[in-house]
Amino acid sequence: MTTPILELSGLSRTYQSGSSRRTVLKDVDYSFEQGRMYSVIGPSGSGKTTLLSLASGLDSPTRGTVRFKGEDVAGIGLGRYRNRHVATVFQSLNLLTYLTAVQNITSAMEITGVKGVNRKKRATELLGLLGVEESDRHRRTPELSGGQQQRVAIARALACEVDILFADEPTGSLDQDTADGIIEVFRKLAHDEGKSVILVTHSREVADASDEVIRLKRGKLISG
Ligand SMILES: Nc1ncnc2c1ncn2[C@@H]1O[C@H](COP(=O)(O)OP(=O)(O)OP(=O)(O)O)[C@@H](O)[C@H]1O
Repeated sequence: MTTPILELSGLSRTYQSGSSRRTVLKDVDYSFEQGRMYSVIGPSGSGKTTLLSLASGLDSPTRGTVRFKGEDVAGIGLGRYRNRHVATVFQSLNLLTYLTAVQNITSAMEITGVKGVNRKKRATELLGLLGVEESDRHRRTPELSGGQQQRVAIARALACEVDILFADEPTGSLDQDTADGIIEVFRKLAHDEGKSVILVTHSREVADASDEVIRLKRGKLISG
């Protein structure tokens, strides 16, 4: 059997606020394979974003482990894991406001260590693929609409040539045509390029387009 690209074992996260403790993710076990697209679904507050934050190395579990290609990400180092192996599109898009759309992408490629490509050309191609107009590509990101910023964040994630792409509600602020196009890009990324694509979504369409659906309820995995 091949080693999963990502393996969650007994993953739990408890938040402490004053004297009260709340466990919002409870003992989650799951293995993600290469070349597949996954949707994490469940009611609001069920722990989807928490799961994504732990799996992408933005946060550390209270208990349990996240293994990337068999290695505990705590051992790899969360910063190194995030920079080298995964790309994330979260609701706070974390675009650099003093850079243009193209520069946001080229600087991320530089940090991730993407080599052997013309970064500016690649950034421009991806923005085109995601429907960001030529005239908008050289504007600083605060001057772009929410939907345009989301596309820039997705283009940046695609440019980084990592093994796993995580996205939290990636089609949330997009019109239907753009959303459909982005789902197709994600599916190709998984099926044609062998990446693992892991999405949190409330969208039925996104879930239906996925290879696997992971369902959470009150912090527990109830199917998957
Ligand atoms: N930093 C934090 N401190 C305390 N509680 C938190 C923190 N982050 C999340 N929570 C709580 O953890 C629970 C799960 O939150 P999470 O954001 O993972 O849910 P979700 O399923 O992604 O919800 P939604 O669909 O509304 O985005 C919620 O009750 C939330 O209030």
